Amino acid sequence: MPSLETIWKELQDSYRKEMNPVSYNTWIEPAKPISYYDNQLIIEVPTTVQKNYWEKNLAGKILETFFMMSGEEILPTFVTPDEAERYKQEEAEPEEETAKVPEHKTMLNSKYTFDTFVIGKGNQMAHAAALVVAEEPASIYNPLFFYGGVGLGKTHLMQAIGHQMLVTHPNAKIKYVSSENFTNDFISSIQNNKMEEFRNEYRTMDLLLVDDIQFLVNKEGTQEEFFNTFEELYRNNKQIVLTSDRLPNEIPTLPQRLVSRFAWGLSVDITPPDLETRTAILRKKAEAENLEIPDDALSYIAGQIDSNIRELEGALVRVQAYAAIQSSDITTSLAAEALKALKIGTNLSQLTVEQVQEEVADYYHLNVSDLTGKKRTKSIVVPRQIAMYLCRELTDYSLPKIGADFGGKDHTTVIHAYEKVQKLMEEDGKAQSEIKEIKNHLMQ
Ligand SMILES: Nc1ncnc2c1ncn2[C@@H]1O[C@H](COP(=O)(O)OP(=O)(O)OP(=O)(O)O)[C@@H](O)[C@H]1O
Repeated sequence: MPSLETIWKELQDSYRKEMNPVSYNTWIEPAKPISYYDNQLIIEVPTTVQKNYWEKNLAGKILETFFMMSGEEILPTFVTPDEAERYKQEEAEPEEETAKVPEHKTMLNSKYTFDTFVIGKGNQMAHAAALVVAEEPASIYNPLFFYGGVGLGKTHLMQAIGHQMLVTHPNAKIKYVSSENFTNDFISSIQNNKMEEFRNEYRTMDLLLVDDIQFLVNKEGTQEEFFNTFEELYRNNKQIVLTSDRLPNEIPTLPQRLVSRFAWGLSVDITPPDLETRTAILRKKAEAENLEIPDDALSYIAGQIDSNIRELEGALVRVQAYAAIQSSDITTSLAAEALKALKIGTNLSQLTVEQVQEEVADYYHLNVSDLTGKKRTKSIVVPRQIAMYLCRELTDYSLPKIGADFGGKDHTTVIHAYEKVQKLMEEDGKAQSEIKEIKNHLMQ
């Protein structure tokens, strides 16, 4: 694998090409990778504003660049200088076996606690269930399953259970993992002959939090391993919490026996917050960052984005950055000004994978099921790759989500398709103009 320095330089170079010098110097230049361990890359940035910006806008590219240059999938974590101290100290300390899992090993994000979670109509039931589980793990709702749309607080709430449990049971073994990382851990344990360590780790948890279970693919028997992990934990009266964007029986890639296991517990949905809750969420974020924002400006921002809270936070970061650049206070009119540019993009970010698939299928006289299916004939493969390419270009969905919506394909397939189409466009003028035409249709 190339050195971290080489990969980071490549990443900087590619951002430098894409951004104007002011943006580059504001956001990219100050970021420094400070440690890389266990596929977790820690990147130090000077302030919370930069941290939020990287998390929201730039993390995906790090993932891709790393993957392309090293074949490794990483988890980038952005930290401010204060938070970085902790990682540096932990690195400096000699490794020793202790009963208590150090907090970052649990992979819990320190921000995702019950204290920072705002309760509203769309999440109150989920919140109540989470509290019960945190107080009395493995007694009533096991597994606890949260489902709902993107960016509505499922991860936050599941991690809040972890934090709370550490308060009441300080020695509890807790692990948060995305289903993708579970898969990666499992595969690398096979490759490195470390199955026993893998099982010792996962099957001895008191609380296992598995995020985005819809992406649990069956690579090298991962689903079998997950099933056995689940059985073992459940049998030993350990708590399991899961999340997904939909109900278990609606996840096409999930085997029936897992679906029926999940039905043993409680499934609760989280629905989009109303305006009042969105405003309260923004207020809480502003307070946490010591930002002075009048109520009318907060409810103006909350009024602009009505479903995804991650986007709502992004809007606040944008307003904050805009005010800093203008050296002015945050007011409603400044917020409107700052979000104007964002609005141009909303049409694009509102495009769905299905819309792109329909447009591409229509253009090449195919059915959407051809694009999401497995047929390998050229007349289908190329349009399928073009559709994946356009989803990556025109929507805000993550690579795993795009892959999943193409009949449960892996995110590496999407990266591969993206690269193929880029090359095709360079080499084939006809293909290039076809793709442009489809793009124009979609953007109208
Ligand atoms: N009720 C809430 N109160 C405060 N912050 C919230 C709330 N709901 C969501 N957030 C914030 O919104 C952001 C997105 O939430 P989170 O990552 O938990 O969503 P998710 O449902 O897991 O999304 P995905 O489907 O993409 O995994 C996080 O920063 C989280 O802290």
